[in-house]
Amino acid sequence: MVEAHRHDSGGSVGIEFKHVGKTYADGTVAVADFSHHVPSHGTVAFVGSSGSGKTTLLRMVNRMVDPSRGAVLIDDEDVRELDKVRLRRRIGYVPQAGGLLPHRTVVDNVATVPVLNGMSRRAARSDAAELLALVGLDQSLAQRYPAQLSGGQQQRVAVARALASDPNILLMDEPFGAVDPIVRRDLQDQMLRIQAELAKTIVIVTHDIDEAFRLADDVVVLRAGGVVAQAGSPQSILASPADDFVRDFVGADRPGRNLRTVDVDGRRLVVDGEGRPVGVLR
Ligand SMILES: Nc1ncnc2c1ncn2[C@@H]1O[C@H](COP(=O)(O)OP(=O)(O)OP(=O)(O)O)[C@@H](O)[C@H]1O
Repeated sequence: MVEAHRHDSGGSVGIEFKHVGKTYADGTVAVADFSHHVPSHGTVAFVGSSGSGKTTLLRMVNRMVDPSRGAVLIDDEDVRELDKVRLRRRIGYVPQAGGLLPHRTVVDNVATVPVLNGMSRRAARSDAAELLALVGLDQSLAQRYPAQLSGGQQQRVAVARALASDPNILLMDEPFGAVDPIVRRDLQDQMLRIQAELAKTIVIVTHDIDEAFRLADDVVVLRAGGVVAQAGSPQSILASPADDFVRDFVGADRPGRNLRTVDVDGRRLVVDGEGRPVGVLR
C-alpha cells in the first residue's frame, strides 16, 4: 500500500508558484512577488529569518492561505479551482508543533484522514501500523495518546499521519524545530530514508540552513517579504553565496564554521571549518 505515485506525464508537473503575493488584512506584506518551480518528486527547502514569509508560502499550496496576487499551480492546475477539503486530504501537512489530536490514540491520529476519505477503520488502522513502522515507531506506542510520547515521537506520528492518505505532496513547517539536536538529526535521517522510498514532492520550511542542506536538493534563501536572496542546489549556494546576506545566513563567515563540500567515497559531504561533517549531499 505505501508506494510512490509516479506522475511523470509531460507539462509542468510539480508545484509552480507564479508571481504570488500575500498582503494580510492589517496591511502586512508577507510576500511581495515570489515565483518558483518545485519539480515532481523534488525536495525544496524555504529557509530564511523569522517573518520572511516561509510559512505563508507553504500554506498557499494547500490553501490555508489564499494569495492576494498570482497563483499556485499543482501539475498545471490552479489550486483555487480545486475543492479545499479534497485538496488538503491529498496533501500531507506536518505543522510546526505536530498538531496531533490529543484525545485520539496514536494509531487513530494516523488513521483519521483515510477514514474521512472513505476507508474502513480496520483497513486504515492496519495501514497506520505500517506507517508507524516506516517512521521508526514501535508498535507498542500505537495505543498511547500524544501527551504520553516524547517530542521526537510526536513528530514521527505527525509525519506518519501526513503520509497516511498517500499524498503526492508533503508540506513540512519546521517539522523538527522543537526537538533536541540529536533527535533532530535522527528524524532527518528517517526523512531521507522515507523520501528515498516514497519519492514525494516535498516543501519544507526551516530556519536551519544545515537542515535545508541535508534534506533538500533545492534551497531557496528568503529575505523579508518573501524576496529570493538565492535559490539553487546546496552545492551552488555553498560554493558561491550570492551576497553578504546569504553568506551570513549560510554561516560561511562564522569562525570555525566555513562550510565547504568534500567528496568521500563517491558521496559529497558538507563539512564545517574543523572538518566535521554537517551533512551529506546527494
Ligand atoms: N494572519 C496574519 N495577519 C497579519 N500578518 C501576518 C499573518 N500571518 C503572518 N503575518 C506576517 O507576515 C509575515 C510573514 O509571516 P510568515 O509566518 O509567513 O513568516 P515565516 O518566515 O514563516 O516566519 P517564522 O519563521 O517566524 O515562522 C510576518 O511579518 C508575519 O508577522
